[in-house]
Amino acid sequence: MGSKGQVLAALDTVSVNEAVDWAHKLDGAVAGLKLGLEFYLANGQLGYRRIAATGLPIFLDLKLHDIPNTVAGAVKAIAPLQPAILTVHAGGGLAMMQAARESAAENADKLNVKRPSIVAVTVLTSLDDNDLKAVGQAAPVSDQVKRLAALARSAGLDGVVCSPHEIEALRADMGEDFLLVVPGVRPGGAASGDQKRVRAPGDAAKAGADYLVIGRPITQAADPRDAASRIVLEIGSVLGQSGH
Ligand SMILES: O=c1ccn([C@@H]2O[C@H](COP(=O)(O)O)[C@@H](O)[C@H]2O)c(=O)[nH]1
Repeated sequence: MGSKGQVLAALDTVSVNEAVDWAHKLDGAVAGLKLGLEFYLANGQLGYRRIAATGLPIFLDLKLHDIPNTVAGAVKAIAPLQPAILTVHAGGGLAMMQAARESAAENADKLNVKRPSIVAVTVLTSLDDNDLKAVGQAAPVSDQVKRLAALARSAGLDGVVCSPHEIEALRADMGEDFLLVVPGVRPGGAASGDQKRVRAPGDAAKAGADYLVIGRPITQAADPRDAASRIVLEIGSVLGQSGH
């Protein structure tokens, strides 16, 4: 993990065996794996450890969103797992994000392990301007993403989750060191499904994404490793490098 435009494969399944199978197939083809609510709620820390045993870095996308004390406790509970990246919802507010950051640092110190990067989900990639209006947010998505990214930075977080549409604006505002973790990525011809703010992998990488989080276009492909390798090749050719 480190250079820009790296692919994290989202292993969205309740089956440990299926996730382990994908992880082995994708080892060496992607930079890391994403485990989210679906997998974690079904399999918990034991399931997580089965996937982490593959040795690939894990993006634990639990999107924590609660009062500060509860989120701090959740971050503490997760600390022994040592994910590379952990998500909270920026909509939880400044104090909640600060509590997450402080808990991550404190508990990593206690356990003498590396703390996870904490990134805040801004506006889900499945939402557009109309969806925001429907929940009472008048601002366009682009303004709301910028506002929440600035709040996340004030809270001392390492970066945000945003859609590929907001990468250029956030890079310009936040600089090079602020992590941009980007789902809503679709290679040519792939179905958008429930994603509303999407872009091609090469374009998202060129725009300055650190990590591209890609699930179904990889896991639902007839050959997941080949699908991932094609995406990495596309990114490499756009960035002028050989891959992740
Ligand atoms: O705003 C967000 C935040 C997280 N995600 C997660 O990314 C993957 C995308 O999967 P696809 O199959 O490529 O659509 C999925 O695990 C989401 O939970 C997101 O899509 N949008």
